[in-house]
Amino acid sequence: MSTSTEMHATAAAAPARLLVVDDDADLLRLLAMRLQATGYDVATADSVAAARSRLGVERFDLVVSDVRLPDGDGLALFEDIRRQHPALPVILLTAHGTIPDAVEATALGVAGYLTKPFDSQALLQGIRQALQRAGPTHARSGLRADAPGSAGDTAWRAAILSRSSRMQAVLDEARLVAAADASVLIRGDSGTGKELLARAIHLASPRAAAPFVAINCGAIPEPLLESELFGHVRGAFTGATSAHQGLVQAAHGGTLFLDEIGDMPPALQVKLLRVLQERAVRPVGATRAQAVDLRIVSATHRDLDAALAAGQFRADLYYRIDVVSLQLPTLAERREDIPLLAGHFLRSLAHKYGRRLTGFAPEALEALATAPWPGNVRQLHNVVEQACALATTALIPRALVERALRVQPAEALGYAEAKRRFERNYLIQLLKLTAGNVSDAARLAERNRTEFYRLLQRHDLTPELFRGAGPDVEQ
Ligand SMILES: Nc1ncnc2c1ncn2[C@@H]1O[C@H](COP(=O)(O)OP(=O)(O)OP(=O)(O)O)[C@@H](O)[C@H]1O
Repeated sequence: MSTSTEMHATAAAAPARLLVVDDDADLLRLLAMRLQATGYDVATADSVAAARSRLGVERFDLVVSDVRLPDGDGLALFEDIRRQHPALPVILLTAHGTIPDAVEATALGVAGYLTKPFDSQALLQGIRQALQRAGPTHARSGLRADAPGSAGDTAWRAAILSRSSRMQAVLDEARLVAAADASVLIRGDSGTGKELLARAIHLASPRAAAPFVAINCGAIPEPLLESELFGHVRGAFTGATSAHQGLVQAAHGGTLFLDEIGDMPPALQVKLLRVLQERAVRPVGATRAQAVDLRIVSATHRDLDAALAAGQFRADLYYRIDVVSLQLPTLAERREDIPLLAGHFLRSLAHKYGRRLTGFAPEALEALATAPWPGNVRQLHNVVEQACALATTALIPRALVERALRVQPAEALGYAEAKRRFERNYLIQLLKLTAGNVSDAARLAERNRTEFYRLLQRHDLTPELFRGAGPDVEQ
């Protein structure tokens, strides 16, 4: 039996407070006694309703709940907890067969689950581990994990400015999942800070000293994506004059960030799944696979559930990458962050451009605070940048902010059109670089000449046009 001294990291100030929920009165009493004997401070509830009312007014460090309760489902209670206390760990007790396997439970974000009848040592160990993972966030002293003076540090999330409680909840969750090695899927609209959060998770993880490698799956043309991701060996295809290390291998030991995973072509989804299952990667043209050890963080602004239902995204890959999912709120859902972010962008842009800008006029700030922000934080940055560029006074007036707000955020293109534009632009850059020499351009693109000609044809590009001075081709 565990002693109170080894109980958990947060015990120095006061014992951790647990809520135990079960409708079996005898089991509940027994559990409470055992946990109290171990040194925990225990409260009990015999129904979902009783648990909800206690959670509404009291602060707990961990919840242990039966899945089957007389007035509802322990999973529904868990969903409530996830919404209202996202960083509060929950351990579920299930009758045999209620949850088919551990994957489903952990996919939901449950800290642990035990199948009844369970061994009390297993429960104590599960509680200890979940509290350790939660860190001091739930210490009864009330210190947040990253409050000044607490044991937690904020360096990992220093780039993410926010005073919103919704963002704080996401950051609390991010910190917890960072410690585990589970795959994380970050959902959120464009410009909400998904990449920033992915980097923060990497920095808060035990992999922080190893590389963080980011790839935008939607921005690389399909023919290039495979060799970008997995690399190729010399001679893998015509033009592959040297071996090329893939981004998966470059992330070895660290974190691979797959941005816009929803845009990954189906053929590559299968290959990525294989890498995740086998923890090994086979470069294009190679006969043998190389072992890789990495953590996957993915992001999407698309509704992956809809893509799944439409058969555009593989379910097996989806379950692998979405072990824990984090949802970033839009900027409109956290307006309290607008003045903070606008001030920060203003200071850094003023510094960058060597301008003396002291702030926003109150009406300008009001215009910022009430704008709709479809492009989220990225749009806010652009608006502040434009206002800074045009400012003639130290205090930015409302008119300048309104003018910048009238400029539409970047056109929202469909994937196919965005890809077409990228590909065409990429080919033009290559042809400019090589002054229209197709062999050289194909080599740079790591394609053979025939393939490269086919790409040029698809985009109506004639290499001759680039020989000599290099034209201004309309992009
Ligand atoms: N909370 C924040 N504090 C400071 N800067 C932020 C914050 N959130 C986002 N940004 C800045 O806004 C810009 C967009 O952020 P980021 O690229 O992480 O968003 P994203 O959700 O990954 O966008 P996309 O979906 O378009 O890839 C970046 O310049 C980032 O530094």
